[in-house]
Amino acid sequence: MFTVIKRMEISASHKLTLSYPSKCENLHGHNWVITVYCQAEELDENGMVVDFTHIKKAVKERLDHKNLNDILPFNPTAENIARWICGQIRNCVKVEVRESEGNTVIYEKD
Ligand SMILES: Nc1nc2c(c(=O)[nH]1)N=C([C@H](O)[C@H](O)COP(=O)(O)OP(=O)(O)OP(=O)(O)O)CN2
Ligand SMILES: [Zn+2]
Repeated sequence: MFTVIKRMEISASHKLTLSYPSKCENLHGHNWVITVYCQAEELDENGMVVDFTHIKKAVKERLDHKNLNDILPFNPTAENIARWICGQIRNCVKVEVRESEGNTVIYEKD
């Protein structure tokens, strides 16, 4: 089994729509750290599980320096972002989304 791990740092803003009062309903920013894990038993014709550059294009180039509410069609919690990223990338099995030093979410595909 091969595992590819790609770590990216992204600056982006968001605001959350919640069912209770929260400061997170106001637009604010994070320096997100996103780590993508991809696995495969066999390599593709290029000798890869997935190209690091393709992961960067699918994640960093779409999200960096953006307001996530403008580009994602869901409430941009760390959980929803992690699950969405996993769905964008071939062979992705796990995504970690770190909003801040103390706040991290892990999504793992079933
Ligand atoms: N389960 C989740 N809880 C929260 C999320 C989330 O995505 N998933 N997001 C937020 C907000 O984005 C907020 O920015 C972070 O909240 P909070 O920890 O209260 O604020 P700080 O980052 O400033 O952390 P401090 O511990 O106060 O320094 C909220 N919850
Ligand atoms: Zn936030």
